[in-house]
Amino acid sequence: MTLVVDQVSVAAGHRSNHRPPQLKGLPVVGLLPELRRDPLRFFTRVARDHGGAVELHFGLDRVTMLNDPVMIRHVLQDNRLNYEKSKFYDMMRSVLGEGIFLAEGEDWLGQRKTASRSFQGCQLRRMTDAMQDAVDDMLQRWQAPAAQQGTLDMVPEMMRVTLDILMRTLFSVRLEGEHEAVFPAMTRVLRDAERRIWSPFATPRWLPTANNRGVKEALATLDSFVYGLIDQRRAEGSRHSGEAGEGAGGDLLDLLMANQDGRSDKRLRDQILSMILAGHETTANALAWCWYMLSLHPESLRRVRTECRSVLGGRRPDFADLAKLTYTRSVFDEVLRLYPPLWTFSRTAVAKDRIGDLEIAAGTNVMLNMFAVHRRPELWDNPEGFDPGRFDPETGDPRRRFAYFPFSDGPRTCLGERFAVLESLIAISAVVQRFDLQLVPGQEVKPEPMITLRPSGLLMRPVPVTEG
Ligand code: HEM
Repeated sequence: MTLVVDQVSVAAGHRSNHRPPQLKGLPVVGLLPELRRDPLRFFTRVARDHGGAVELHFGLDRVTMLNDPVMIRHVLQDNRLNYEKSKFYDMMRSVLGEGIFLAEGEDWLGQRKTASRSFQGCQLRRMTDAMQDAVDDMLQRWQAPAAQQGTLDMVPEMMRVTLDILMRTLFSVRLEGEHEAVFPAMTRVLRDAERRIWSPFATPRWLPTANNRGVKEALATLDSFVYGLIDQRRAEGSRHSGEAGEGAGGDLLDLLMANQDGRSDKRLRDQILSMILAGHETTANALAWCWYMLSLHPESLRRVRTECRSVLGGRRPDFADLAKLTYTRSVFDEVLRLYPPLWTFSRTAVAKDRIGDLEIAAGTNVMLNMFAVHRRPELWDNPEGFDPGRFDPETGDPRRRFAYFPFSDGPRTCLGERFAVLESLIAISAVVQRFDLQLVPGQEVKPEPMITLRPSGLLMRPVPVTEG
């Protein structure tokens, strides 16, 4: 793999200041019609044709898309205090409120410090068993469809297992049937937020339209789920050792409750819901894409299966085993390159700034679009091809930071990255040793760009595999 970071960034050495080139589109609506037709293709093309930085006009909004790793590093790391979450995140405020995802400044730092304690290596090590239990329950559920040559709808399947893992490890509860309400409710609010981000003419939330009523009901479902968790924990008392392992002490819910400092339950609800949303939908999409890609690339599937068998031989993995699954990990990394579950995000410049010779005015919305950057031909050989080898720790190119950032980067990088990788490796290694997931023919599987990037539909047939 060749990463041509330096050449792309040559412009940063010039002294003269300039604004990025502008793409204006049609009068009034700007590029909105093109964007709405196919957002992924649109942004990929813009990044390919216009390179490092380009200003895009969408109706009344202007967004500066940064596609150069040096510029991305500037925003996420070098001068990150100048870049706050943009106004587009406000569409998510009714769900995420004041939780970690939207918080800024001291409030964010405090929440980050508290929650980080649940994601330290020793905590993750303790969670391995609970993660494996949730995956085993899923494999058990798959026995019946496998015996009857039935099919699985992989997106809800993955949502269910990742939510189950999250609830067992961070909140010490087992889901009974609640995911069936939580999953459609999440989908509903995400779809609504996504529509509002790209549509300046969306109906106001207070109008009693069918959509607004549906979103309100979905929020009520999520609220009742989360307040139910809080009530249950209060009834049981804190210092829950939970399924995260004997002697694990408090789980994330205990930590959040202990740090409430007399603040409202609404704030606690925001923190919990932010973690649930950030933590299950993303990994579920990553895993769904993984099954899709492995079904299209049987040689990769064979190598993954061989590696998992040779490292684990059918037994439960322990924490140390997972580091040995290097090819499996490369497959996962490559899936995240092609289908980053959070495929784009944005920041707003607080004060004016300079990135090399590029002027950024105060108030500029900058967009970092992983989907497009991960496919720039200047940065990646064969950008559209599936090639896990580029992430091989021995032979792959290590100069990929900020050209590859599915978990973001810098101080505000994904808090759950190691958790996500751990649960994914556990799920992949367990599934490939037991089942072949075969794509049901005749489907057109397309990425559906909401806030997250889901496959539009993914039906697969679980076929048991025999040893050897
Ligand atoms: C493959 C799975 C995942 C991907 C691709 C992913 C990606 C990301 C990205 C790109 C961000 C930055 C968003 C922004 O700044 O606007 C983020 C933030 C975050 N993620 Fe993840 N994530 C994944 C899984 C998880 C999991 C499993 C958890 C928790 C269990 C989690 C918790 C968080 C939290 C709490 C934040 C906010 C961090 C902060 O603002 O300080 N994520 N994630």
